[in-house]
Amino acid sequence: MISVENLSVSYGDLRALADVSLDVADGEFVTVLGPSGCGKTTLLRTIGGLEVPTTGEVTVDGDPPEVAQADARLGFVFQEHTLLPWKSAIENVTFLRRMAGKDPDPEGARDLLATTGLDGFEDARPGELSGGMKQRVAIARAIHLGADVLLMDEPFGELDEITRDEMSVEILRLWRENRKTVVFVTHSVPEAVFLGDRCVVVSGAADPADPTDGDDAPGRIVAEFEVDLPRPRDESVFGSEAFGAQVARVRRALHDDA
Ligand SMILES: Nc1ncnc2c1ncn2[C@@H]1O[C@H](COP(=O)(O)OP(=O)(O)OP(=O)(O)O)[C@@H](O)[C@H]1O
Repeated sequence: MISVENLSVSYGDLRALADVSLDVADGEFVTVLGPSGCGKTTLLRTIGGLEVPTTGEVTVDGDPPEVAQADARLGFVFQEHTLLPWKSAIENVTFLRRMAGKDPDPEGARDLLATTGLDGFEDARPGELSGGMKQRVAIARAIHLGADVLLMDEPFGELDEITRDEMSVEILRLWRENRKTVVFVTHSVPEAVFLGDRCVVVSGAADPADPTDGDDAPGRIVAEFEVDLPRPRDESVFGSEAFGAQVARVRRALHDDA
């Protein structure tokens, strides 16, 4: 389980996050939604041990995130694919696992590439792959690492809308098959609703109860929604009335707190 308790993070004088508390259960898919600059990446990076809390505490299964990261229990997928350009797709997938000192599992890596639609592209270098294919490699790499927790920061942010929808369906399938805990940051309301069991809304709007808040108010969690859509979810959900209603509900919360 991921536990974030009364977390505040500042960069010098800039308060990026204030008093954020969030629990993510094992196997849960939580989406973090909010406008640009409200602190979503900071929250994800702090859960991943890449930023240090100014106050408050983050634990992953009771351990500090740095410990979980050192044990390869955390997998990251960022907006930029961060693949090694000189290595092939299969080498990129196996590289982190080897670096983490885990048993090599080349068959598992090949299977993962095949299930992410990259059969036949094992030996291609990132420069020979489309944006969506590169993100598929990055996702396969995080799963192959064997991490229990996937921290995803707008992984589909640079993809066209059609590829984005396809990737959303695919990530849900991989999540179902691999039983991961996922924290997924996005700007997109439909994406947050389609993917999440729960959607957490972060806002950087000034809190009237906090006299220290000005234009540069820190990010806070202002709303949380259980997403009431049955699983498994596939492309057919996008056109459903229930999906439209959930998206409208989250949009209202975002605009009320903008
Ligand atoms: N390393 C850093 N040093 C200084 N300020 C930073 C640093 N990283 C982020 N910030 C600032 O902290 C605030 C929150 O940034 P963060 O990237 O977490 O927001 P975000 O919601 O993820 O934004 P976006 O959606 O645009 O990626 C912003 O004001 C940003 O400029």
